[in-house]
Amino acid sequence: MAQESKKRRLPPKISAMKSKKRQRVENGSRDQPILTGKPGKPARQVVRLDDLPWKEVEMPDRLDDFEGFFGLEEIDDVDVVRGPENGTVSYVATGKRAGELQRSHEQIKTADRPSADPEFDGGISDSASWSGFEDEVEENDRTKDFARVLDESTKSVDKPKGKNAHPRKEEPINKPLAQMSFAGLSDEELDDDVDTTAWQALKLSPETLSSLSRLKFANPTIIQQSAIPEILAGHDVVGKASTGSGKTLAFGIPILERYLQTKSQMSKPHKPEDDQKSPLGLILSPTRELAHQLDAHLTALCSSGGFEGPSIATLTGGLSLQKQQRLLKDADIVIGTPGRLWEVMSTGQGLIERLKKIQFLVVDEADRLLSEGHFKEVEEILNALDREDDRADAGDEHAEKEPQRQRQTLVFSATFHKGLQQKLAGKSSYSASLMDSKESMEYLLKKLNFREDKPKFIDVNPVSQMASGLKEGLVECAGEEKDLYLYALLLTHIKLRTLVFTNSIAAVRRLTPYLQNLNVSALALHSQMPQKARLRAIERFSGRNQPNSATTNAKSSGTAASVLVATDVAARGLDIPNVQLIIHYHMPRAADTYVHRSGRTARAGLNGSSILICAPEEVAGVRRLVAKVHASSAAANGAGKHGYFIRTLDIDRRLATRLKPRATLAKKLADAMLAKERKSSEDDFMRAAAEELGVDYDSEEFEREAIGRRGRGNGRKKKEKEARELTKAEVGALRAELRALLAKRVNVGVSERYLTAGGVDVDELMKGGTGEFLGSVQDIGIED
Ligand SMILES: Nc1ncnc2c1ncn2[C@@H]1O[C@H](COP(=O)(O)OP(=O)(O)OP(=O)(O)O)[C@@H](O)[C@H]1O
Repeated sequence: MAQESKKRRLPPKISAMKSKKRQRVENGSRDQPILTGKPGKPARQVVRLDDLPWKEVEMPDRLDDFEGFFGLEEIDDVDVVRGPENGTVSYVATGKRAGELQRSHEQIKTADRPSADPEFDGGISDSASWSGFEDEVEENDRTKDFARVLDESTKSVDKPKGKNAHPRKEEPINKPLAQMSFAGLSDEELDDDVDTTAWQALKLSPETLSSLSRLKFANPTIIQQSAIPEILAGHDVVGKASTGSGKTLAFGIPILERYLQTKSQMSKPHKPEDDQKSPLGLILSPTRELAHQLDAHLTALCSSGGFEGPSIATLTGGLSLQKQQRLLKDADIVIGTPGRLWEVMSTGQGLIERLKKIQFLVVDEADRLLSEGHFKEVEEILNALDREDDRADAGDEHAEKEPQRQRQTLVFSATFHKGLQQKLAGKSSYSASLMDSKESMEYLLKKLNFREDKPKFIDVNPVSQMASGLKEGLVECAGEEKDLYLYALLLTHIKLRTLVFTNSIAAVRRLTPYLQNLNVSALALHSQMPQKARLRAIERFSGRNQPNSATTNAKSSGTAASVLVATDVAARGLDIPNVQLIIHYHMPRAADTYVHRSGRTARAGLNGSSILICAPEEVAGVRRLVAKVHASSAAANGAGKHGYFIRTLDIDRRLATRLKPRATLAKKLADAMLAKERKSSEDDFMRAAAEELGVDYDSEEFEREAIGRRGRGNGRKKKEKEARELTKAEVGALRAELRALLAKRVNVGVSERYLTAGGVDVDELMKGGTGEFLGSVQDIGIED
């Protein structure tokens, strides 16, 4: 075998993964015997694999996913020798290699080891072979990794509100973030003011300082520290900072400052009848929820300092247009989603003219706002704001020329892709061809019409978009078992406030009743819900305005829902207090979606976890996506060309197997309910259509025909029909069966550490005492 190259698998960051066992093996074989070769044959020496100068083997750039496989290394002049009795192996250097090793060995010996080497007995005493051993390292590491993720995410559980914050030591600036956030506003904690000396350098007014003090924001965050002075100095600003880092106040405080300044300069107080007043600022938001949250955050800032703050009007779809128009009359700050804002602007009432005089245009979550869906309306709005007076355009000499535009443009997000970033920073020019294509983002950026040629570009964390308190991992399971693993994950994290992201409204509609059937207090959020229900869902999930009964089905829990199942409508900007876990039930479609979804936890200096549930065929793509998100920070941390590697977390498969019967029943019941609902709305629609046509509608006949027609989706239709046709008695029986299962203790058979980390009281569980045992939150979702 001599002269042949040996190859070994290189697990990621192998040095960091060494278990005690491996170190023992290595230490035990530190001083390896030297075999004198037979006369005329080269010397041979038993060696430790890690002592050898392995050479890395070139790998193709793209390799399909092999868990933990990052590369190959090879070595020459080493023999593998199998022991004669127990089959253990040892590695023996031969030829040139043995000579080299002998020389270095002798050097070491003379330097620090006076004792003689033991005689070689033909085998290594420890039976751990390389390959078997490596598996063990991998397993141990995975389990540890999962436990660590769980530990981190549960650290803040069960602590009194406001004190569950664990800012990391290395970031003192985040300490106050953790102590107080807008989350605390609903509390009665506003009575103790805090020292705001740390804000002094920003030269804010006493009113703003008093407000910050009452909000207990003792220190500005880094983005606030950097952006506020630039905005106060009148610059256009493009601000990038990770999720949950306080970007709202980075633009909110300067707007408040300008408002206070203008107010104090006004010789006469504003008269209510002066309804032609122009708003000071316009803030564009991509989602309705974020718009309402911006309103809440700014209102809190402007109303906590004991002064009369600006009035804020929020224009979003789904709520009364008339009411919003009324509020507009007196508004100092207008917040809006593009659709509703444009609807109001374009219906006259002089809003366009008033908005032309704004001093601040804020584009929050700019990349989203300027790219997806909203394109047309945002363009209309920007066009309208910059349009010269029509009569002036028509050459009317008497028409009043527009005063020179004074507004500052402020653009914020946690994610800007590189090209956009450079363009926003004024470092690269807008290409003419792209400018011609009206669909391009560049076109819209130009439309933002910055006041300055080069807006101030502030990137407070150029190497990472992710919050630093975030831990990430993935759980791999068969595609059809995602529901089961979702339940298992939620159950083992029962005390964590968890946001589950899906890619479709249909999945939200299906998963919510499924989880409720399993006694998990789950709420839904998607864009087809009525707006009031959307806002209510967020409030209830946030623990605000807790109703007497928690969810429609959760009759007796009386606690806030711990799980929100949502589409990406919840991915951007939402600042829900103490969300500790994000679960990606469906893979995010783009890297920035992953950043924003995951950014709903680990906000304001806290810790949190983000877990992707992946089918095996999704793993490779997900790894690439996550590695892309971490690319620059991985490079900065010297992770080398392999970059960031998201670890697979091992969830105990025995637990999943034991939960399967109840999960299957819960799914069946949820499917039956949805199928019946769908049927009744389809029936209503068909009946109305048949009535209009003056024909009879027989749903049974219609269905037989549909199933009779061959084609895709027939299996699904058949299943749906079966689900729909479950009788009331059958549903009742299934419910009873499920209830019986939920009342039973699950024979966990998993490690105590695992469950403890997941927040389940294992002692109670084992004793069968008074505490809750797995899955037995009374009555939720189960009806007789
Ligand atoms: N100076 C401060 N001190 C303490 N807490 C703060 C401070 N500024 C903001 N916060 C808190 O930090 C939390 C996150 O702020 P914000 O919602 O503005 O983050 P963001 O950067 O806009 O996040 P995203 O990118 O997800 O939209 C809020 O709950 C807010 O209460």
